[in-house]
Amino acid sequence: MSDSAQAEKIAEKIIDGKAFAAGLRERVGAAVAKLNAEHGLTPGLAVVLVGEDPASQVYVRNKAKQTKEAGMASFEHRLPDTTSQEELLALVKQLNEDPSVHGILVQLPLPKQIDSAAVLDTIDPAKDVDGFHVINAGRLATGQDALVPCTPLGCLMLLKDRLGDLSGKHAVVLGRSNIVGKPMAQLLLGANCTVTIAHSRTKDLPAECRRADILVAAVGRPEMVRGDWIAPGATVIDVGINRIEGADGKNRLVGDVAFEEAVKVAGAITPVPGGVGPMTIACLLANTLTAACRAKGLPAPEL
Ligand SMILES: Nc1nc2c(c(=O)[nH]1)N[C@@H](CN(C=O)c1ccc(C(=O)N[C@@H](CCC(=O)O)C(=O)O)cc1)CN2
Repeated sequence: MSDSAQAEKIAEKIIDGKAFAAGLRERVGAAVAKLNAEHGLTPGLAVVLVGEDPASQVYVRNKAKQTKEAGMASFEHRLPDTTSQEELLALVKQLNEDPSVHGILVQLPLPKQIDSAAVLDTIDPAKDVDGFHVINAGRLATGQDALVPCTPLGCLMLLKDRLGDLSGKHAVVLGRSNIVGKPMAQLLLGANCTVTIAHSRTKDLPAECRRADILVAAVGRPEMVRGDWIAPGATVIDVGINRIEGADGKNRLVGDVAFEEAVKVAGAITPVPGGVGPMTIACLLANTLTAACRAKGLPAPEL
């Protein structure tokens, strides 16, 4: 096969999350404009950042920018890394009561003096656009209307866009975090997949992964999933965002999957960057729109 034919074959396999996210943000923006024109409602998102973690600062800045671009109101709250749990809880309670705020997001990770679970569970579940509140986790697990965590929701959208109906597919989710692994497994189950959750104590991880039609890697270990862990033709969703030092001494971003090996075997694969990452903020905007509609007793638009 010629080099250009080979390159074309690889390009066809890549799931372009950046492009899909841009389209989703446009659809959210159009729905926001309609909501405003027909009901005089402007969805509002409050984002709380505690401390100065450089990556978190970038994510929060991008969230505010994209929120405004979609025609929503953005409220940013930046607190020092010495903030106490009580101070943070007081702010969350104030935002819970604020009628112009339809969505509240506390950027993670939080400084070590703060109990993250207690903070997340203080957010009004109706404004919990991260979908991390125990009530939303329970609703998702029991198949009720929930606000769904943004990263897994974005993964599901990419999978449905590429594969269509997911019924009967064997999905392996690598990682069991409350933020990605567990909700991802629930969403895939809701889409009628047969789901395995694999983790650090799973026996023979490579063999478990090779059984997957759909493999979602969310372990936070750079390039852990090798090419020979993947069944030929499988769809691979890489949730990892890891900064490592390259051979040239410069930092580069890699996923949890060894992309160059995996792309040769997989039927379709998300790259890092430009795969799952951009979907996280696009889905946050979609969740904020949903929360605002529900607050007014309106149906959330299909996006
Ligand atoms: N409260 C929350 N905290 C965190 C979440 C979350 O969903 N809710 N997720 C991550 C960070 N995150 C959003 O907050 C996020 C991560 C990555 C991206 C993204 O677009 N990544 C790009 C690469 C960006 C880069 O160069 O660093 C990509 O993958 O293409 C967006 C949002 C942890 N905290």
